[in-house]
Parts: sequence; structure tokens; C-alpha cells
Amino acid sequence: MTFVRSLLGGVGRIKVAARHGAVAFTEPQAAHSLLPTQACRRWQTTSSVDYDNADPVDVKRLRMLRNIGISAHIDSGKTTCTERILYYTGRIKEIHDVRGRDGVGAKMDSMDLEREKGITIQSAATYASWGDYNVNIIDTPGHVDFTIEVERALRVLDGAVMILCSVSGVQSQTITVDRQMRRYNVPRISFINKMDRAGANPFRIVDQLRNKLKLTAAAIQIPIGAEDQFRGVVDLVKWKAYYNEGESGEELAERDIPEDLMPLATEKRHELIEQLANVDDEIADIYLMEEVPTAEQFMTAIRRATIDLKFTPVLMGSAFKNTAVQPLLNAVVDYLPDPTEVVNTALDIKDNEKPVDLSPFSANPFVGLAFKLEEGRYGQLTYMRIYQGSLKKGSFITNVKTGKKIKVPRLVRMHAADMEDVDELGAGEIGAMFGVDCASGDTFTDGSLQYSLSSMFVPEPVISLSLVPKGKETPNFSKALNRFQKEDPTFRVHVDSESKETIISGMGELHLQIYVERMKREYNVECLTGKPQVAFRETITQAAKFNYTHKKQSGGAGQFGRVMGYLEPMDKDEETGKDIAFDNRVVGGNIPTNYIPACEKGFNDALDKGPLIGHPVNGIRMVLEDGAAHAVDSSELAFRIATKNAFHDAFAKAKPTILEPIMNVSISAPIEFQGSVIGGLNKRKGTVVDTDVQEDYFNVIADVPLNDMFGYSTELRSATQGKGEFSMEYKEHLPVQTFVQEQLIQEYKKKEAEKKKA
Ligand SMILES: Nc1nc2c(ncn2[C@@H]2O[C@H](COP(=O)(O)OP(=O)(O)OP(=O)(O)O)[C@@H](O)[C@H]2O)c(=O)[nH]1
Repeated sequence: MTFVRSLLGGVGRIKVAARHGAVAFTEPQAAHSLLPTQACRRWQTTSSVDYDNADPVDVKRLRMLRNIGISAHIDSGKTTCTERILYYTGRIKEIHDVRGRDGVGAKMDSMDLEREKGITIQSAATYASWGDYNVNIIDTPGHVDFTIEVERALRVLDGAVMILCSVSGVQSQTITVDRQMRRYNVPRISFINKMDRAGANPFRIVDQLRNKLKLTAAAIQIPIGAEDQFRGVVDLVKWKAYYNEGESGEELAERDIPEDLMPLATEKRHELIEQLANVDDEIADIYLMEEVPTAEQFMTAIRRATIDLKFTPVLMGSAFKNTAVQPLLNAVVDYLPDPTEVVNTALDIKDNEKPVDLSPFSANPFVGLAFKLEEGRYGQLTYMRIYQGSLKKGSFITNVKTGKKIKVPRLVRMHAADMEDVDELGAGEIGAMFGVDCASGDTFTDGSLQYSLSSMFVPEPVISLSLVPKGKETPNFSKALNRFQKEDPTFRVHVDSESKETIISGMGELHLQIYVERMKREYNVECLTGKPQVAFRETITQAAKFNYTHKKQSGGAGQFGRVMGYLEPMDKDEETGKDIAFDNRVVGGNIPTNYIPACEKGFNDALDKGPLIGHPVNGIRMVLEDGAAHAVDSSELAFRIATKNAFHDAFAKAKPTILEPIMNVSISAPIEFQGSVIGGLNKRKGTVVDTDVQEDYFNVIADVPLNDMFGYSTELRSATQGKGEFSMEYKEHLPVQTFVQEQLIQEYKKKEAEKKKA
């Protein structure tokens, strides 16, 4: 039997030098890592797969395999749910709850910090057997600061379970997860958890899936009993009632539908048929004839529509109360695709990067994607999804990007923090190799193919902190930073060229705090941190010309370089994710070609520290059209300086502006505090996008500049007597208001002047 499991990783930066506790890094391999992946896979129902020419044993193995992710808003119960799945599938012998209530903690939250804080930080992966099926599960973190973990998981998975809370429903992070699932074309089933909670209302959540996420969704179950009387579910497809029995709900009893539930079951089955008829022709015909589909017709239609990304079946249960988790597992195998139902496309580098469909069988030449790197106790672990062919211990594979051939020294499958050695992993599977040096996102083949699988979407960091190790200098400081960067592409490190301070940046305060804490716990390096700073950016809003001559003739060899051209705003390129370009259009040799790279260097020098407030410059194209050189005095340095200064001149004329990260903030609190919460948001320059009221609680979603969110948790706590909750996620960078721009510039000038004095 073959299994799979695991998670993924980041495009690392490579360390170049470490001195005085500061670390310098080369640029990340960003262009490759930013390719959007929409184009790289699509879904198919089984008809176009060439099963006839494949090994029947391999086909059977693949048909019995599911690679799934579990994603949701924070605290919806993903970890609890995964724990129950592991228990019912026999992977673990006992149930332990999150937050270490019983001193053990859930199996999937294996880092100490995770257990203490009761949140999932690194996605843990595991596999389980359900009947004749092998299911590989990735438990992804819910907090927005760890979005990259979710992105990585979705890239290599074939299907997902989206968990929602039966009371809170669609929350801000659910919207993020929805966006990610769409980006990576992941078919999903939805699971409404916490059905035991007071106020649980699954049908209101189904409405939210339709209205807020615009999904064609329908419940395929109804609950038996409500809140603390919740005891099981009626399956509208199989037309049977299911109850969990036994101490931990390990027995699933099938009975007839109770009489009193018949009217609701009939109504909801009708709704299911109606929704399916909208997306599936076969059900549409049955619906028009006013008939009821058979269980088999229902199941094939739900499977077809789910895999085609047209429909999400909605299930419900209570992981914590051990109710209706087994039907969820049944739905995973019944409705989510196996690896042969996914068409993954690679680019053939030998053939002008022509897209080629990969064939998911083990007999084909090997193609795999290294999607996560993890530095563990026993060395570097590289997680790999095998797209075609098989990966064998001791075999040689080639890194397509570097051309380096390596031997697979050791191959394992992961079970949270534990591992199990294996000799071979077949097509469609996920596993990990030891001791292989590569970057996350690298494609490996057997050497006969030069295929490249496009890589993962990496969001921009929004917040940064300066970091100084306390006490004596230690190489562990740079070692830790280097490792974190290799693991997590949203965690960046750079050294401020003037202050020589090490600056870390990432997706939120919690994200950075966790790394500072891990430095202390795992590397014994305590650090002092500066105040969190918003990751502003600088850009221009109109084109402006430059014509700049750099000239110096004070004794010795002179310096001469003249550059002419213009700057213009540049939108992000959809294909490459790049929004910065240097375009050389000099003809006739007015600037000799050997000086052009120096000009480009000058342009890059100018981007690091914007002229307005010293933040990075984005969204700009520099077009070099003409210039002049001197036979004796021109040099690379002269052209580099000329271009940097020309950039500054033109930047000032191009209506420059500061961009700030805008956060999508979701707040919920008791209804009596609605006025003060909305008032608080207004004061923080928030724009309310949506509000809704459920029972005695209200939810509000607003866009607020990150710069105005500092201290918000304290404010919310005091405004709601500690009863309000909020979460936020990065939405976009937008121009700051004019007066804010003025303020920021003045502050920056003052700081610079103070630095000079000192
Ligand atoms: N009432 C109730 N509580 C639940 C249920 N499932 C989980 N919980 C509780 O909800 C809290 C969060 O559960 P987790 O399983 O950690 O949620 P998560 O989604 O993995 O959380 P993150 O990893 O932090 O995003 C814990 O206190 C659980 O005990 C449920 O079915 N009913």
C-alpha cells in the first residue's frame, strides 16, 4: 500500500555574508516564485484519461488516493477535526484536544508554541486509511499571518475541506481561503462544524456560502437534534439517518429517517436537486421530469459538479462532540478527485516553454515539485509532490533549474512530527527527502525531461521590525534567520544599508513574534526588537523625463556619464508578477553597450530606498533612450551614479506617492457595542464594507490602513468589555491621503537630519 502526506515550503533567499550579528542576503528568486498557477492545472472528469495503456494496479492505487487540505477561519476546528479523522481511521489511539488541556495536545500541532497558543502555525501533514482508500491530509493554519502555509498546501493538493463555524459562518479568513481555493482551482466540500454550539444554524451558513462567496452550494445533510442535543445527521443522498455511538463516537449507526424530520429532509432534498440542476444536465433532466434522483445518480452528479468546480456539497457535524466526522470522510472519498482527475501542466524548457500535460502514472519518467523545505533535527527535509513517475530511494534525480543531479539518500512519509522510511513513492503522492539542497518551488525530473512546474503565489510582506541579538554575538542569529527564510518565503530579512540594522518583515505582528520566539527557543538567541513598522512603498503616478549628466573632474581620472529617457508607472505583469522594469532602447552606441548593465545597477540602487521616506520603490519602468559617453572619463561607476541620480530627478517630477497596506478587518461583538465599534473604525480611517447581525451579535467588515491598526486589540477590548474579537488580512496597497503623505515625509526628514547630526 502506498500513502502520502505533507506540506510545502518557501522560496528561500541565499545568505551571502554575516557580520556583527547582521545578515545580508541576495535577492530572492522572486520571478520564478511569483508565477500565478491558474494556468498550470485544470480538472477533468475521468473520460479523457488514458487508463487503457496504464498499469491496472497503478490505476487502482491512484483511484484510491486522495490528497486533501483542510482550511478555514481561525479557531473553526480544523485541528480538532483532523484529530478525530486520525482517531477514526486508526492512525492514533487516543483523542487529545488542542491547547494541551490534557497536557498532550493534538497530534497535528507538534510545535510547543502551537500547543501553548492553541493555534496551528506550521501545517502538519499526515495520512490515513479509510476503508480501501488512502487519504493524505494537510492541516493548514487559520491565522492570516500564516497565509503562505495555506497557499503552499493548496498548490499541491487535489481537493479541500473548507470548515466553517455553525454560528459565525463565513468570516474574514473564510473569504481569504475561498480566494486561494479559486486561485489554485481546488474543488472543495464544505463542513459546518460546531453544530453543538448554542445558536447553530447550518442553513443560514449555506445562504452565506451562496451570497457572500457566490458558490453554488447545498446541504447534503440535515442535523438530527440541535445544539447540545445534536446527535447525528440525515444523509439526503442515501436517504438514511446516521448516529454516532460508543464512548468516542466510533460507531456509526445507520437508521431510517425519524418521522418528525421527514418534512425538513424532503424540503432540503428538493433544494439540493434544484441547486444541482443549475450546474448538471443529468440532474436538470430529472428535475424537469419532477422525479427524485437515485442515490447513485446523486453521487455521480455531486462528484462531477464538485470536481468541475461548479458546486460545493455542504456537510455538518461537531468534531469536538465526535459527531458526523465519519460521513465527512465518506464525502472526501466520494466527492473529491483522485490524482488522475487532475491535469497538471508543466512547461517544457527544451521546447520553448511549451505547456505539456503530465500523465499521472508511475510508469512515466519522474517529475516532482519540491514545495516545502524544513530544517529538522536530522537535517534538511524537502517535501515533494510527485506529479508523474515514481521517486525511489537511491535513485538519481535532476534539479531542472540548476541542472544538478542528486541521489535520493532517504525517503520518508510524515505523520505530524513523526516519520516513516519508505523505498518508493508513486505518482500522485506526497513525501519528503532528506539531505537534498534546493529551493522551494524547484522542479525535479529523472534527467530525461526538462520540465518546470510553475510555482506558488507569494504575498508581499506588510510589516517589519528591527532585530538586535541581546548579549554576545553568536552565529546562531544568522543561522536561524537563514533557516526561517528558506522555509517561509513571506518572511524576509535585509540589512538597512545605512543603519546596518537587521530588519525582518512578514505578514503581521504575530508572524514576526513567532519567529522572534522561535529564535529564543530553538536557537537560544534572545533579541531586542524595534517598534513594528508598516511596510510602505513608494511609486509614481505619471511619466517624467530625465536628462542627467554626471561629471566630476577634480584631479586624477574624471567621471563622465549622461543618460536620457523617462520613468513611467508600471502595473504588475500578470504572468511574471513583476512591476519593475529597466528597458534599454539606446541605439547607435551613444552609451556604449558595456555601460548598460551599470545603468541598470544604478536603477536597482535607487529602488531599495525611495526618495520620499526611504521605503522600497514599486510599480515603475525606467526607459533609457539616449545618452553620451566620454572616451577617457566614462566608467561603469559614472553611469551607475548618473542613472541613480537621473532616477531621483525624474521621480520627483512624476507625482510620487506613498502606498500603504490596507487591511480587510473583520470584527464581531455583542450588538450593544455596535455604535462604539463602528465609531472606533471611523476614527481609524476605516471604510465599512459589510455588516450583519446574528442573534445578539454583529459582524462588521471594514478596510482599514494597517498604519491605523496599531493598538486596536486593546481598544476593542475596552470598547466591548473584552467580548469583541477581530482578525485582519492584507488586501492591497493604496496611496495614503495627502496630509498623511506630508506627515510621513516630514517625520522621515526629521529622522534623517537627527541621524546626520549623530
Ligand atoms: N463547541 C465546539 N467547539 C469546538 C468544536 N471543534 C473545535 N472546537 C473548539 O474550538 C477551538 C478551536 O479549535 P481548533 O481545532 O484549534 O481550531 P483550528 O481551526 O485548528 O484553529 P487554528 O489552527 O488556530 O486556526 C478549540 O477550543 C476547540 O476545542 C466543535 O465541534 N464544537
